[in-house]
Amino acid sequence: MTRDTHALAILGSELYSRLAEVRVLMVGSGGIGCELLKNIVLTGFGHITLLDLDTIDLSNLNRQFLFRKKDVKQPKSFVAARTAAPFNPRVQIEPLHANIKDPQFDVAWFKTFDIVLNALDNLDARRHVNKMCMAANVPLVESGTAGYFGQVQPIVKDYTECFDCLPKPTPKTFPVCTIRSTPSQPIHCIVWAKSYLFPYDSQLFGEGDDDQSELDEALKQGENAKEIQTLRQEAQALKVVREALRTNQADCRQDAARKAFDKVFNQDVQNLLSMPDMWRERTKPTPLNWQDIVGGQGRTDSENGNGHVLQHSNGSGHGVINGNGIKDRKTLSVKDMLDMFMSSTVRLADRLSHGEETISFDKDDNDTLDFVCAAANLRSVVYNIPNKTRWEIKEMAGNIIPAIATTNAIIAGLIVLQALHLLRDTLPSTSKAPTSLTSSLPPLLRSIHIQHKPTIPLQPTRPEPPNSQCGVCRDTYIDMRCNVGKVTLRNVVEAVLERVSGKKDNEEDGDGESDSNEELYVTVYEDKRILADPDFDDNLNRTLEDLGCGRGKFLTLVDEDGTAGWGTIAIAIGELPSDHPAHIPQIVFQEPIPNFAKESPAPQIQPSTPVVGNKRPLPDDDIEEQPTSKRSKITTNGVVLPTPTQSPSKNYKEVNGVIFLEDESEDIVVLDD
Ligand SMILES: Nc1ncnc2c1ncn2[C@@H]1O[C@H](COP(=O)(O)OP(=O)(O)OP(=O)(O)O)[C@@H](O)[C@H]1O
Ligand SMILES: [Zn+2]
Repeated sequence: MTRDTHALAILGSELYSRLAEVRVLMVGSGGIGCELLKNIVLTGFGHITLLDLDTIDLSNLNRQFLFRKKDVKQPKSFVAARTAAPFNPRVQIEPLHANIKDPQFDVAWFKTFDIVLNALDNLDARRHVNKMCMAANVPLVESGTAGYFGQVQPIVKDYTECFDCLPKPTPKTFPVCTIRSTPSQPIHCIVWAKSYLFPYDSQLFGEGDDDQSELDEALKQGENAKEIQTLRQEAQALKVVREALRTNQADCRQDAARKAFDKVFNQDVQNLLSMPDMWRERTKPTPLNWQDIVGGQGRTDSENGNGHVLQHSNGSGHGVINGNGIKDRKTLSVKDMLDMFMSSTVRLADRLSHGEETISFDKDDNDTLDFVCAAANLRSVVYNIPNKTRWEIKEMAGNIIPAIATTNAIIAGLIVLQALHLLRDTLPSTSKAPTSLTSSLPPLLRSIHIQHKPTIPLQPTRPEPPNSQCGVCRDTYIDMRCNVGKVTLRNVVEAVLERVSGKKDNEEDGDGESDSNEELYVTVYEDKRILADPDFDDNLNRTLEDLGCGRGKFLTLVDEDGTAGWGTIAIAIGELPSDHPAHIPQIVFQEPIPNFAKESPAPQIQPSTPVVGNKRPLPDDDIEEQPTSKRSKITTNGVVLPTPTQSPSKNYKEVNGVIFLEDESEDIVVLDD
């Protein structure tokens, strides 16, 4: 029996031999990724590009079995490739330690693959890969797990729903005033410590600009004007403390930390108490007094009224109370919290003085976790809210859903199964590599969910056809290569319109020298920016580079009144080869150019398996920290979701000649109180 006896028997010799030629891109080499890489190497996939931006963390080792303790801090993709390559001597694995959103991974690059397999953990990267696969017309198998749940979704442009066809559940958000002045639950204090006090725009360890847009928004949303005014003053006063923390004199940092404590847990609370109206219906907060706590007269369990036993510890000076494995699970005394607050503040201030410009919260960074744990618990004491252990705070602040190795393994197996269905039906009889689908979906292709039903743990459903309103997969994609430093927006728009309408409107020669001032009746977007519309043509004669539209980005042309008949065109920007001759056109479209005849609806696909109830389950998502923009709302997990199926609205503001859409999803949303 040889190494490939089983694979050959299961796949058949034709599919098996072709797998050796298939070029697969795997994005993510974490929990699902390690399982998946092992599977595809053993199945016989021949050319694997494995991309991951991260390095190995100690906490990965329990389930990411391609890594060992000696590999900690090494790039995941390199180590995973090194470990898995010997599983099959015929495999070639190219590891890339990079972000999939980097500009070199443009549409041209995606087109070099026959299939893409996602093993990611965040919406932003998933949506990016989805869009690139739609633009490059490469089949994608999308996946995710969250605890015992998981799903696999095969995605084929024009045939199935894409990742963005269904809106994703919006993460929970809290009103600003609840977070900033009237918390009533531990999570409010944790969000405050993590999202406001620690980094939020300007506070203790963040960038320090004076962005008050969150408060402006809260005011617009009808939150209490007087409270907002107090919060503004509070933020101003915090700037002074912030400066003190940035001192270069190490011996002053203890003082600065104390100032921070007094300001946040005493003065600010006193200020709030001076507004009696606020406390008519609520329990008043109690300011914390440094001397009382240090002198052993800190508030005790009974005063805290939360039923927890607040013990005094000897204080480790490192925030984490010394002891054995249960150190993180211990309930902290007020003195412990104070010590942890002081020591973590000093440690973070040290880091600032050693060159870190800003520090952002990371659940695996002990300094930041200690700070958030101490600050959240001290605030809970002020507001008479039950405390949480460091362990609980790590879970809540890091939005950790425990990863279950078995779920990852099941999902990784199902990804391979769906990938094989896709590849089997797209194999041409002669050429080496598979082509894209031409007629219909493979009959066995399924989206699969793991569900909590012992009798039917796996729920397969036939992939749904695309949502006709989808702003991602219903666009028509054009792959354009140009020199972004030379070519103007007008050159591009004219060249595209010429191709679309099939006629030459003017003497545009594509050399970047067009001097036409003719009006163009289209709106051009780059992401959320409006670059031009029929009433705004200032940018048309600027180069793409000047407009920040480089390789890997998309220009979107919208036929606003719908009369031109081509809907929305997404132009993927790529680079001309370095040897591209100067005398031939500097804008090159990759063939085939899509057909611009009025779009025929996507082929109808009848669900062949019963759909339970009327609804298909929404894709699950591990919720994970995303960088939020300055204007973002506070959310429990920092994820802010635009709704992809909504066409862009025309509420905009202008900055430096470029118009930004006011994205409604970035408003502060009041969900509950
Ligand atoms: N934009 C991106 N480009 C490349 N790789 C990414 C990108 N976003 C996420 N990843 C990778 O996807 C993988 C997801 O794996 P997983 O969900 O197991 O996360 P993890 O970070 O290893 O674990 P945990 O979040 O539980 O600590 C991670 O290795 C992560 O680095
Ligand atoms: Zn879609």
